[in-house]
Amino acid sequence: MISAEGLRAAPKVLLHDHLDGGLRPGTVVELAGEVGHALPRTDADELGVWFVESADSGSLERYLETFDHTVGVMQTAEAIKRVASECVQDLAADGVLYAEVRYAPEQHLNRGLSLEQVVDAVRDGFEHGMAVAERPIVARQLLTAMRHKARSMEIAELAVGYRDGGVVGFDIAGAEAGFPPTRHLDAFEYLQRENAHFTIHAGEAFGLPSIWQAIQWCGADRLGHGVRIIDDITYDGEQAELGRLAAYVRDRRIPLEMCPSSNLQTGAAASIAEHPIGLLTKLRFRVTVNTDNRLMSGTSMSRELALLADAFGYGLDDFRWFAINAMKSAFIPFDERLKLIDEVIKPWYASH
Ligand SMILES: O=c1[nH]cnc2c1ncn2[C@H]1C[C@H](O)[C@@H](CO)O1
Ligand SMILES: [Zn+2]
Repeated sequence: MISAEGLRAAPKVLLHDHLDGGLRPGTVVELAGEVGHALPRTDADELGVWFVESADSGSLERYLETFDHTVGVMQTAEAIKRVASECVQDLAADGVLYAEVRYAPEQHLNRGLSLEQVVDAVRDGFEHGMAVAERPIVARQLLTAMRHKARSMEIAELAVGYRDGGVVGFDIAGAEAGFPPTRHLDAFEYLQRENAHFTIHAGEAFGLPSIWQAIQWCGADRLGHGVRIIDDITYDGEQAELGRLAAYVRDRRIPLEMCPSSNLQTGAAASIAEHPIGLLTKLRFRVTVNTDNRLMSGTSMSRELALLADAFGYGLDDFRWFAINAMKSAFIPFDERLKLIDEVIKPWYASH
């Protein structure tokens, strides 16, 4: 069994991490004090526990309510920059060499920032974080639009406008039931015409129709979660039979951004051992492992891998496969992906 230290040292690639879901509890306390935001707990350790316990609700809707206290303190350029820099430093310290971090710019306008100022603040924070991090890391932004709101086209345009300024893609997030991806079809069609990349949160709180829409109507490059693809697979312990949608996802190598701990909290899976990632990995779907919200799940990339190692007996060969899967699925240009695979990931795993 690989040690916690060994897991931290292993190069990891993270495609699905929310900026507003990964703050340090101490930073939430300090920023809340500065702006007079009322928190449920004022001690950093207690607040950290509060986030995990409150997010442990079994419902995506209630899980999402905890973000009021992170988004609430990320309303100035300085605060956003600090959070973004700390995010990159924390990921680097955990051995993440490449990260795509997402957030919804439209949620950070309460104190007068423009959408552009929000993206600039995150960019400044990422640049600072990359410069001071204890290990080399490349961090890029994904811009999220909230699926229950109506700003997706504007956010898609923002993502295209910043494609040479640190933004590598687009996403939609928020409550899934009642807000299908096709509600934002114009934004996705626009992105396709612009040769831009996007992922869609789908198949987390809602099942196959959401995944089918995300891929076949909207043209998603990747699936955020996608766990419910398991509903299109029958498995008797030996033989697996894939329905047409599951077969399509596997044949086309559509990356699944799986977030095991987050899924336990929202009720999308009952335990890590029963999480569909086990079967999907065995069936060689393009599985990637992600954190989703490090604060709400009290987790990190190394911890997610440790949980999988415990449940499924995974070791370095599997972690290498996850890292390469994720790096191949990243939204940066092919030559940059290849460089990180050939110069960082493969050499490290070959020598360990
Ligand atoms: O797992 C998730 N599913 C759907 N929406 C989510 C998830 N995690 C975070 N969000 C929402 C809450 C955040 O405020 C927003 C942008 O990061 O995305
Ligand atoms: Zn998410």
